[in-house]
Amino acid sequence: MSDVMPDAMPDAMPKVMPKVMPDVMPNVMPNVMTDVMLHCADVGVRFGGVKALDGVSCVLAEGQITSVIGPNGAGKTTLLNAFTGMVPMTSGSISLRGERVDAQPPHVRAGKGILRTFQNLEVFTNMTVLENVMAGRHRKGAYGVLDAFFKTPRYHREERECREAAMRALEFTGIAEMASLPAGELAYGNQRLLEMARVIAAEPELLLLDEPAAGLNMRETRELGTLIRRMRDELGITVALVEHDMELVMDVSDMIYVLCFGELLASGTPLEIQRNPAVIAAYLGTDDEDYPDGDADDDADDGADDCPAPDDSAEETGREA
Ligand SMILES: Nc1ncnc2c1ncn2[C@@H]1O[C@H](COP(=O)(O)OP(=O)(O)OP(=O)(O)O)[C@@H](O)[C@H]1O
Repeated sequence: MSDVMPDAMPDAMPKVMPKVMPDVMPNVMPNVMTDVMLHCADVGVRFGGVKALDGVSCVLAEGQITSVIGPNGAGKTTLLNAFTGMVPMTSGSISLRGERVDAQPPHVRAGKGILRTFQNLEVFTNMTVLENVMAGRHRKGAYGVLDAFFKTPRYHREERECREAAMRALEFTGIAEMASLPAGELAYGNQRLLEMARVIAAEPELLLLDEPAAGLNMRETRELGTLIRRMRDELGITVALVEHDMELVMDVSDMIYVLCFGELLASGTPLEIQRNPAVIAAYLGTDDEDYPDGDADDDADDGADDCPAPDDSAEETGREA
């Protein structure tokens, strides 16, 4: 155990123990030694009078899938946006592999490997599938405008490498045979896979997935779960997943954080979260007979009003302050 471990450990011990303990640990701590990819400490975000996040701390362990769940408006997307720098924080810090990044703009963090997908599909429908994926890969290219204009050997070499990497990403996601089709002709589920291929081709270190199962049927959602696990296991990508589909979340997650009205309600393994009385009462609901086999999405929607304040100060959080 690291010599920087605090003397007094929290009562509830999480499952992923970072090698170097951040100064603010989640209320549940892991038991497998692993590196910290991203550490967010005491993060606050306000939109006018609304506290979207208030004092949220969490750890994304390297090479693991960490999910963030919670009712509508709980602050999940805002947390991802804080990771990428797309919203200004009113308090707290964010570190990537121990380096503070919260003062850095989104493109700098993207250059360090923090990439994301969005709730809404962002596919260029008038481009081919391959061109879409190559567009995602181009952030890694180093040739300049003059190289492109004069079609220099460097330009040709990098374009070939870009094309090869894009094809590998399409093969990984299982849609390589659609490479030459206009992206707009793909069925919705395949457009989701295209989006995944594009972000895979960009070689993320930390991939933030914002409701990737939205609009997918049950079979497609299961296949997506398999793909996300393969991204972790075969590509070594650290994943942060925001998702309402509880079957998917419980299936793929190593660690889960539960947000409620902008505050951290609980954290733990899927089993711990399923057994957590506060989570059951506030979010998952006790009357879903199918759970955890069924989709608890409806509960997620319905649970918002039931979400208890994690502490006395939470009354304003996620609502008008
Ligand atoms: N750009 C914005 N301007 C004003 N308020 C915002 C903005 N973005 C989010 N909010 C508010 O912040 C709170 C958290 O929103 P957020 O989208 O992060 O929740 P969420 O948990 O991702 O919800 P959902 O599951 O519905 O996507 C909500 O009260 C929301 O209305």
